[in-house]
Amino acid sequence: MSIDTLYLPFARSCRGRVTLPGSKSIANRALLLAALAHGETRLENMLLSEDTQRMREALELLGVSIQVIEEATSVRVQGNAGLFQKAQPETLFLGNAGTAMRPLAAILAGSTGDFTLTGEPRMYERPIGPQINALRQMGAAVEYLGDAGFPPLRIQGKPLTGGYIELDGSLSSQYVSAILMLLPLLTHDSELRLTGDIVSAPYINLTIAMMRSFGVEVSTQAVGHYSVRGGQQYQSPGVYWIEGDASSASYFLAAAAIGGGPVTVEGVGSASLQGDKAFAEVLAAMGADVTYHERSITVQAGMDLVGGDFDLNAIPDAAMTIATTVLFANGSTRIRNIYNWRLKETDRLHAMATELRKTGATVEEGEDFICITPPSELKHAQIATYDDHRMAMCFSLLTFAPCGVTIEDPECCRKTFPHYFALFQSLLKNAT
Ligand SMILES: O=C(O)C1=C[C@@H](OP(=O)(O)O)[C@@H](O)[C@H](O)C1
Ligand SMILES: C=C(OP(=O)(O)O)C(=O)O
Repeated sequence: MSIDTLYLPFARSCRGRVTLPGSKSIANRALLLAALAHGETRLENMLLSEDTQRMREALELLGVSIQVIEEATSVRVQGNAGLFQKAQPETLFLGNAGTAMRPLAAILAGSTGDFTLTGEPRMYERPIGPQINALRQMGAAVEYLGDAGFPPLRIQGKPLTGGYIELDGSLSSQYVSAILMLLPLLTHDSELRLTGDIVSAPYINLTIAMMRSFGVEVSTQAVGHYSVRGGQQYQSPGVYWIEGDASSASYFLAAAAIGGGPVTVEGVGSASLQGDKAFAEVLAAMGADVTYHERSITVQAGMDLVGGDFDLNAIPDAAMTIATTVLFANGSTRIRNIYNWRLKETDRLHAMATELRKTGATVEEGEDFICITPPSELKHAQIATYDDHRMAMCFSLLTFAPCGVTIEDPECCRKTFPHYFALFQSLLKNAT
């Protein structure tokens, strides 16, 4: 079997401006909320990638009209004015898109119809049990078609009333976002209490902020305790602008910190709803020169980068970029509180440790942390990417190593950023 690879030769420096593609997290929430809303919504700066394609196709099968307009940068969604009703059984293929599987599992449990939710093999290894337990507390009929606690799922959707629900929020915030998006559409008021240590918390705030933009209120009573009034309706905001993707921004900002910059990413800034905008603060703590504008961020090299001890639970996706950035920093770095890296596109803690070692780095892989000490000279490495877009994108920073880097299966970045490598390379100045 031949493996497609991309060789990135040594790059001396990088500089420029990047207009970011739309945020995957916001795009998939916006598609779903627009589909549930009253009225037509025009979503601007739409991300066209594998994960949003999975959500779009699923919504279309559910009867929603989604029209791509203006050279594919905007879509027009005709709202369904509430939960879905399907007379025929439907099978929805959701690939490996957590932002499609988790929210749709909740919304369809309260819709009317017989739904089967399938995906790629890796999706069947990503737990969803805590969310299904929460739905079952409301009387939802969800059956595991494979291993208990994992997709594929058969959902016999029916009207649910809501009420008091407990949900274990220690593995994924996506379960919380999914349940929150369902609750206002139920007949009764609900109270949602999270148990366990809450992970990836900014994504929950993102969900609540977006629900508000679509006319629905969630009250946060205390950390992990929400009240939601039943009988609410999502309303189209008319036009909704999808911010640039803050996780995608991390590769360009890190490249600036390592390769000199300045690099400006446009589409995400201090006003962003996305937790991953805090990635640049970590770069600043490492010595980079960071300027936040309302809708853009600029980074250039400041002092020599230094490693540190970082709890990056709040920014699990951008945190992977720190793991490769620190190969260019002085001293060791510990990234803590990242157990759920193991539950994503691949076991990212193990994959990251394995591939970092190929560069000559000394790496300790803990159950929920990784400790990285760069070598005195980085070696050329051929990086396996495990069908994980972020493995491919964050190892592209090794282009600043003396012998460059080879990335296997670079096209796996189509999950969230199909044109990543062309854009990344356009900022680089090579040695020759
Ligand atoms: O809600 C979201 O849009 C996301 C939440 C995070 O997942 P977890 O909550 O599982 O950490 C993140 O890793 C994922 O890429 C997108
Ligand atoms: C974890 C990720 O994706 P998903 O939405 O499938 O969880 C990711 O994009 O890094």
